[in-house]
Amino acid sequence: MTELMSREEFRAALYAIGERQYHDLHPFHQLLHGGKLQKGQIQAWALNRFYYQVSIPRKDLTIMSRMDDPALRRAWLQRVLDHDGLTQSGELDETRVGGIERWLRLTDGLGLDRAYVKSLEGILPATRFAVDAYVNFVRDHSLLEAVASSLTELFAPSIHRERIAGFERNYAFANDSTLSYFRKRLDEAPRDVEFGLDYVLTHAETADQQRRCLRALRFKTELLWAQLDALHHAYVTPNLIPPGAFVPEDMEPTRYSR
Ligand SMILES: O=C(O)c1cc(C(=O)O)c2c(n1)C(=O)C(=O)c1cc(C(=O)O)[nH]c1-2
Repeated sequence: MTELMSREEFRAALYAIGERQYHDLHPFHQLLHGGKLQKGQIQAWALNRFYYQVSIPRKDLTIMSRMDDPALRRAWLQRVLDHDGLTQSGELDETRVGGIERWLRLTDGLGLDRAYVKSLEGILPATRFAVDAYVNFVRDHSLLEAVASSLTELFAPSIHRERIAGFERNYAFANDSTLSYFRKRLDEAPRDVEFGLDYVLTHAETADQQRRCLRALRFKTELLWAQLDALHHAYVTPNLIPPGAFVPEDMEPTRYSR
């Protein structure tokens, strides 16, 4: 049996998971940020990642459906609004445009057809399974574990900064429109995660609860990692694109035979 950790020890244990296995370490991200990918490979990343984007509000609403406290629900609701936005377009107020629309501006800028992106037809099998696993996890585990699973956002601002700088330096498609998603998240994520971290540090009152929170955070890093493994396998090496998945214009479909 592990001992109950102090608040500070528990916080350090949560951070250690990100240090060891957050997806900023994944080779696919290093290629992406380092300017080493072709446009078609970046299209594949953005198209797959769109499924994560549209699923985050579903995940947060699933979490909210398990909250009894109106004050807690009110605080959590902001996350849904950040992604869904308060208006569909920027005509009224650009600051009210949500993350999903901002992500579509990125896929627009990469030359992808919006209807195709939104159809989710071209995503990799592993993307679908990994993202769905996140929504299912928060449904099937305790509220405390569900909140803990969101704490990868502790590490997200630094990867967003790295991405903004890497895109600006390396790719012609980088501009205010295609980068707006990441710039906005730099303001939103620290607020969310401060709340989530305080919640977890305060409500994990037993050694078992602390252990479950650490497991939840580890699970989340794994589902992020699995998405990049799948992208790397399909679009970098060995470049085996699963049947039915998006085929960039600059690549040949992989031929499978029985
Ligand atoms: O680009 C990234 O690497 C990255 C990672 C993560 C994350 O760690 O889950 C999120 C985001 N971005 C993000 O933009 C975002 O809105 C977000 C919400 C959540 C969550 O778990 O609720 N994670 C993330």
